[in-house]
Amino acid sequence: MEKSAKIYIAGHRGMVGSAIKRKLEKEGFENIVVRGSAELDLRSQQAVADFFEQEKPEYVFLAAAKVGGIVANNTYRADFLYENLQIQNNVIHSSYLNGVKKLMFLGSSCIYPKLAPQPLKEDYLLTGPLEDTNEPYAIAKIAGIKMCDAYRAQYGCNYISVMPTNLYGFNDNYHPQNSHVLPAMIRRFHEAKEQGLPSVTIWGSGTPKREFLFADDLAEACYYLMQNFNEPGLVNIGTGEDLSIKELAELVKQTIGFEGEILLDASKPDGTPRKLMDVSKLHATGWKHTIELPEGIKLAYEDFLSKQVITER
Ligand SMILES: NC(=O)C1=CN([C@@H]2O[C@H](COP(=O)(O)OP(=O)(O)OC[C@H]3O[C@@H](n4cnc5c(N)ncnc54)[C@H](OP(=O)(O)O)[C@@H]3O)[C@@H](O)[C@H]2O)C=CC1
Ligand SMILES: C[C@H]1O[C@H](OP(=O)(O)OP(=O)(O)OC[C@H]2O[C@@H](n3cnc4c(=O)[nH]c(N)nc43)[C@H](O)[C@@H]2O)[C@@H](O)[C@@H](O)C1=O
Repeated sequence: MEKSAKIYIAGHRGMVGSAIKRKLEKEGFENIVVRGSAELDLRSQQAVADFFEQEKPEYVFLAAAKVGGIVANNTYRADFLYENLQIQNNVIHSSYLNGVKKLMFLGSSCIYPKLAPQPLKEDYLLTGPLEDTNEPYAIAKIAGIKMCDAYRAQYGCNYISVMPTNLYGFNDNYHPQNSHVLPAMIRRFHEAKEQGLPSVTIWGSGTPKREFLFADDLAEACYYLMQNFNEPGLVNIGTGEDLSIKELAELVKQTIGFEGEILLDASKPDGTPRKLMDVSKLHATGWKHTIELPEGIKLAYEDFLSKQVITER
């Protein structure tokens, strides 16, 4: 990407999109095009077609999606499937019609079969049944990967797909029900400390294992792969290390300085037991993460504390 290239970041107000924008600005890119969902609803085929026709971006980071944690995915099943298909279909097809040179599609580690061997290699895609709580979202994400590959095969488009592991960082969603586990814990432990509560309740059994990557590390990886990766299929983005949800809760509790007990709410779903990314393909391209989990949680908590209003999406 030349420094003067016109780059569209779809979803620039979100956690990932805003991190990609920060990275591109730091690298000196000046011709970045953005639109919030209030100005450009990516579910609208016509609005997206008009936008691409008018702006003619050269590069696209597709980081707009309907996103949420395990309960949001499981509750708004129709919305997660329909809206994500709409957004990605519209952006990918309009990119093709308007000669976009390269597009990056962001998927998720939930595309892999629920009980796939660990760590998850890229070629485990479509080898078994999906985790039920996020099947609609995963189906949309798998369709996005296949769209990129089909447009490459039929039309020669250089569209690439990256699969980030669970993310956290600046500008995360702190909605009490709809967020992912890390922001949910940051908020809950913080509020319990402020209110002097005796305990904090976390969801599920505490035994599932998850891997976490700081969103600014993800943005570094996306930037790196946008320059260096030009293949069909997918590439995992993660750290290659995981921990149990109970261990995560202990880490967040310690970072925040909460001194009460941790209780479990077994009525909430556990989701997939484990989804550790195999990052050997990513490492072979020459990229590795730099922000370890304890440091990242501190940074995310500082960001949470700095906000006047808690972000809820
Ligand atoms: N967070 C995570 O743990 C993970 C995220 N990912 C992927 O990374 C990408 C970004 O996620 P993340 O940043 O966390 O999500 P956020 O919820 O923080 O941001 C999503 C963004 O998408 C935009 N958006 C949603 N619907 C529309 C719409 N109809 N029209 C236009 N824009 C829309 C929102 O725009 P606006 O703010 O203007 O409303 C928002 O900026 C997604 O593809 C997600 O699947 C992958 C793995 C893990
Ligand atoms: C990124 C990924 O995110 C989603 O999958 P998930 O990994 O299961 O995401 P999660 O962060 O919501 O939960 C992780 C684990 O943590 C436990 N847990 C404890 N306490 C809270 C809690 O308070 N909130 C939440 N959300 N989870 C909690 C929870 O029970 C689960 O065992 C996908 O739907 C899909 O969107 C996707 O791709």
